[in-house]
Amino acid sequence: MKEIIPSRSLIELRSLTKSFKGKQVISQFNLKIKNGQFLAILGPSGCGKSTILRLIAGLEIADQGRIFLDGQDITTVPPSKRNVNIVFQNYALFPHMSVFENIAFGLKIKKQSSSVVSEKVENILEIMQIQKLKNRYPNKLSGGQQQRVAIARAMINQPKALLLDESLSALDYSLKKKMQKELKRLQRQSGITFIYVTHNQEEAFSMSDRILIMKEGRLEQYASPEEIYKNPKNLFVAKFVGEINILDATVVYRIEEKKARVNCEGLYYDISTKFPTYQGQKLKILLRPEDLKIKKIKKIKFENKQLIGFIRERIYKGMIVDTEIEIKNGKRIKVSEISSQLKGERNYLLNQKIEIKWKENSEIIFFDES
Ligand SMILES: Nc1ncnc2c1ncn2[C@@H]1O[C@H](COP(=O)(O)OP(=O)(O)OP(=O)(O)O)[C@@H](O)[C@H]1O
Repeated sequence: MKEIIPSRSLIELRSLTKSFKGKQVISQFNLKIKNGQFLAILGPSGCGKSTILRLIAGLEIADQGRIFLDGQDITTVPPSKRNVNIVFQNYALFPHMSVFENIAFGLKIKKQSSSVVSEKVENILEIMQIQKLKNRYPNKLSGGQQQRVAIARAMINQPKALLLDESLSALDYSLKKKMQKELKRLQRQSGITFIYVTHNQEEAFSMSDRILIMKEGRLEQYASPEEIYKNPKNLFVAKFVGEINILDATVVYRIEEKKARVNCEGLYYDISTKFPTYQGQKLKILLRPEDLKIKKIKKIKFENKQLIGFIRERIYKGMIVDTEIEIKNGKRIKVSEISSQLKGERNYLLNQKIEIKWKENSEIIFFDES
């Protein structure tokens, strides 16, 4: 197994469309996936994530559009000839076969000699750290062990891409965390492109080089985890990844084309935008809880970015302190602060009047589309 440097497109989806019973679930879907990447497909339930995976695997056939693997048009190629493998949520191991036989299955189908089968299976057993389980049957394996066997079985033929459909969702929290790390390691070691479907954003962020956000059969954003978090393309993406406070603002007047004074929840201040603004324009100003701080009120200054509110909840979570503040219009704002950085500022009282401040340029600003 060697390290592959991501470069060319391994998989390309061109204008894919798919309907079930007259309902379009994938619409004009375009995507290029580079070789050797770990890609997560993230989106709410029913948005079409598994359908995309099944289309790539050949388990569903697109109504329109084309699929390319390594430059070859595989749109109508049967699943067994595609050189991609899929691992399902329920692992689907053969119950009457031992771990060794389950993993060896793909090689035996290809009529490989028993010495080659044995060598390759032993190798992958070692990589997956399941050598001791090789003679066990699936009903004598834990969820995590079954998962490893399923992945080993899917990787044995060195597919060009490994497709994982919510493969960790059946595991408990600590095992899931462990397997997330292992999957990442495995992907790096093997150089195989992994496409991982999940509706768990933490999982997507912890493992992937790239994240694809889907909504109702369409691609909303496709970028690095950092880019998606810091520069979400729209309100849907911003709300879907991590917690966020959404403030309403109106442009009071335009200072420059992309600079304006706004009234944001009763607070007047100046913002820079990526788009031209006009007087009276409605905006949404988004702030991540970790970019906010609460302070005792000293002086109310017009030019300061300060919102005034009352502490309604304060929860110590060890490393983080979460505070919920009710502002003038009843809206609740969430602030997450690192406890070790709070020093003398820990002793706020419930219902205490405080101010909320935030870092320069930490706002994400959108048009108000509502
Ligand atoms: N074989 C099928 N026949 C009919 N409808 C289907 C079929 N497969 C998927 N669908 C429908 O297509 C839509 C997309 O399903 P899909 O499984 O791709 O979504 P998903 O994003 O993976 O959802 P989840 O996160 O809940 O697994 C859903 O409305 C689903 O009910």
